[in-house]
Amino acid sequence: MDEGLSRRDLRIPDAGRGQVVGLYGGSFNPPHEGHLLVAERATRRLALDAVWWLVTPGNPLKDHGDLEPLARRLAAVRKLGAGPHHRATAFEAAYRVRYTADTIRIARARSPHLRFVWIMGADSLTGFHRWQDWEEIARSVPIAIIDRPGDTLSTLSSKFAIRYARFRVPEHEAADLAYRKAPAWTFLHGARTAMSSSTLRDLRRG
Ligand SMILES: Nc1ncnc2c1ncn2[C@@H]1O[C@H](COP(=O)(O)OP(=O)(O)OP(=O)(O)O)[C@@H](O)[C@H]1O
Ligand SMILES: O=C(O)c1ccc[n+]([C@@H]2O[C@H](COP(=O)([O-])O)[C@@H](O)[C@H]2O)c1
Repeated sequence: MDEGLSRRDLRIPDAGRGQVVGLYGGSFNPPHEGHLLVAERATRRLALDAVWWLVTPGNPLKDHGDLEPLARRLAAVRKLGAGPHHRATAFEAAYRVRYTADTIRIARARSPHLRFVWIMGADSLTGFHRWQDWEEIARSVPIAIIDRPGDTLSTLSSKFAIRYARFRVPEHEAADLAYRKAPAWTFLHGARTAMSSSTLRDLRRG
C-alpha cells in the first residue's frame, strides 16, 4: 500500500498557528482541472491559508478495480501545480485510515492550532449520509460544497442539506465559514466544469 511513498508523503502537513486549512479529500484517479477549480474556488471564497489534498488510499464506498497506486496519484496531484499554499499528502495511509471521520479526528488532534474546513464537490454531498459517522463529521468541521454540473438540485435535496438546513451559511458570508462553530456549511456557485476522472479513464482506455 505504501510502496513508492516517502516519509514526506506520509506526514501530516503543518501551517502557522490560527491558519485556516481546507481539507480536500479525493481519489484523484487521475486528478484534473475540475479538482483545481474546486481547490482554487475554496481558497478564494473561504479565505483559506492552505489546502491539503488528501489522496485517499481508497474511497471506502468505491470499487478499487481501476484505482491507480497511491504514489502515482499523489505525484499526479503535485504535477497539477495548484500553487505554493497547496500540499498533497497520503497521511491517511500512514495512519491506516479510510474513513473521513477518522481523518478529521487525527488532523484535529495533531494540529489543534489550526482551523479546518472540509471541501467537497456537490456530487459527494448527495451521498454524504452514507459515509461512516457522517453526523460526527458535520458536527466537527465546517463544510464547503462546490457546485458541479448535474448535481446542484440533488445536493440541495440531500439528507445532509435537509437535516442541517438551518446551519447553512449564505454564500456571501463564506469567508467567515471557518470561524463558525460546526455544524456550518455553505454552497459555492461559480464557473463549473463537467470534467471527471472517469471521463479521463475512459479516454485513456480508448
Ligand atoms: N468537475 C468537478 N466539479 C466539482 N467538484 C468536483 C469535480 N470533479 C471532482 N470534484 C470533487 O472532487 C472530489 C474528488 O473527486 P474524485 O477524485 O472522485 O474525482 P471524480 O472526477 O469525481 O472521479 P470519478 O469520475 O472517478 O468518480 C470530490 O469531492 C468531487 O465531488
Ligand atoms: O468516510 C467515508 O465513509 C467516506 C465515504 C466516501 C468517500 N469518502 C471520502 O470522500 C473523499 C472523496 O472521495 P472520492 O473517491 O469521491 O474522490 C475522499 O477523501 C474519501 O475518502 C469518505
